[in-house]
Amino acid sequence: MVSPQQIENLQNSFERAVRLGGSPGAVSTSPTQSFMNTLPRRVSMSKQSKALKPFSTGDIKILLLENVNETAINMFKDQGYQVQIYKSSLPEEELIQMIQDVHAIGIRSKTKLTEKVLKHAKNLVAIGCFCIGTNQVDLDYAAKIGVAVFNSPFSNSRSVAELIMAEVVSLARQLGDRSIELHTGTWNKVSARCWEVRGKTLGIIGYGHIGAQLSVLAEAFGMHVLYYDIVTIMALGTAKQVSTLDELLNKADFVTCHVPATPDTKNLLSAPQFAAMKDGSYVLNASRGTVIDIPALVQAIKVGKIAGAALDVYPNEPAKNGAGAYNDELNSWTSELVSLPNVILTPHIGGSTEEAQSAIGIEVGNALSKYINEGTSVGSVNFPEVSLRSLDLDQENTVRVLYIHHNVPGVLKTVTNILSNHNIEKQFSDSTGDIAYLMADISNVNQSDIKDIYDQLHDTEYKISIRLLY
Ligand SMILES: NC(=O)C1=CN([C@@H]2O[C@H](COP(=O)(O)OP(=O)(O)OC[C@H]3O[C@@H](n4cnc5c(N)ncnc54)[C@H](O)[C@@H]3O)[C@@H](O)[C@H]2O)C=CC1
Ligand SMILES: O=C(O)CCC(=O)C(=O)O
Repeated sequence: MVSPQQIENLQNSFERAVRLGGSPGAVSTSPTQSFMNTLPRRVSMSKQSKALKPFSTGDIKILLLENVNETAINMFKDQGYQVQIYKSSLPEEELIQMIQDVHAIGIRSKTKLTEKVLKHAKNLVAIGCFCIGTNQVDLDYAAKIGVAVFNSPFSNSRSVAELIMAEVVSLARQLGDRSIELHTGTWNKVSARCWEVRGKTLGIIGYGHIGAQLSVLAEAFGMHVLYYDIVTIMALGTAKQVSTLDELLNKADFVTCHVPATPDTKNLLSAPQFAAMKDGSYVLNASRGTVIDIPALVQAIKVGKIAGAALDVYPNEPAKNGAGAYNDELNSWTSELVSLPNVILTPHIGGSTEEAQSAIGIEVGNALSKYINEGTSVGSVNFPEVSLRSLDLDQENTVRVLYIHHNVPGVLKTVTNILSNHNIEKQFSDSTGDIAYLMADISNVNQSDIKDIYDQLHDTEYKISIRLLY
């Protein structure tokens, strides 16, 4: 049970911390409402945790594009951040303008955060990809400028797997074509080349979160499952891993792609792979548009080698919803593709369910908040993962130093020297490639010392960026 006195102490501490304005150059802050919501849990612990509160959360600006879910929007607003929301992605020039002064940006799969765009981000500390894929962000460049990138590694996996399962059945029954025909008044009751999926073989390329989930669903339909992956992965159910892509292509009735966009997966399925597939088999892709050579697929369907396809992703995708957006200007082969029979085309909706979007909003929203408020980079896809336990409530005059630097010898010695007038309560440092991240809690810091510490760290040779939380 929380006593009124405990709550009052905590609130006093919170307000005192907020009054400590003027953090030098730092863009750091801490949760307000969300933190207060966790009060009962926190104060019932034997040691009470102290939230880090530099100054007004109103200083933090977050730009959210591509209709990021309201679970994230509400989380950010509850913390007092300034949130700017757009339903679509932005053209590059507009993005460059908008990104200049924000501290965090939230995107989905369409917004390209290239080096050119990121160069204009002067205050950016974090990027949230409210999706699984992160190929739309120049991850290396982001790390180089000290910007941590977060995603949601599996919140929409089930939604993609369910869509693929629906499409497997739909392709086998030519459901798309029958539906279009009836919408235009044509009654076409046929069974020729329509099949049950029971007893057929599903070939999954990429047995990660989505591929493995799909495997379970397919077996529940009575399908046999084969999968090909570049790493050895434990099979679920009675699925079997094959050692070559060709083996999978030779044996599967349905081939579905669930790999990330990498140089190795570009045109993973092209003319030779379609030729290696069984006559009358089907192709599905809900991974990335680069993974399938679509003109080669069109040819394979035209000559009757492939009996149908379901595509959710394309090399170029429209920036926003609207009639006429999917056309030959976007991808030169569009008209040819849309005229083919038994081809199901969806507008990159694999992960677009209420459940997935809401869960992604919470997951990525939390990751961004924790990084902004506490410096915790756990879950980042381009950054060393660093975290320290929370400060205790009774730790007055303690500052958390977040120091991102090039991974070269001697840096820690320099930093430790700078911090050595204070007690280093705890610290943690880790590196990934050239990027290293040091987090340290130092005590006995007077307000007047803070600017000095900041300036000294700022002048160090290998620093990339610094934030001080207090
Ligand atoms: N259509 C949509 O709305 C969605 C699309 N996606 C896409 O699906 C992709 C896969 O998602 P997850 O299953 O969560 O990823 P994951 O990372 O859990 O699994 C990917 C698997 O692919 C394997 N792999 C990588 N390169 C390969 C190669 N050359 N050949 C064979 N296997 C290879 C990996 O070893 C891994 O097991 C994502 O990267 C994303 O691009 C994800 C969610 C929604
Ligand atoms: O929902 C989205 O915008 C993107 C889904 C996706 O492709 C992903 O999660 O990687």
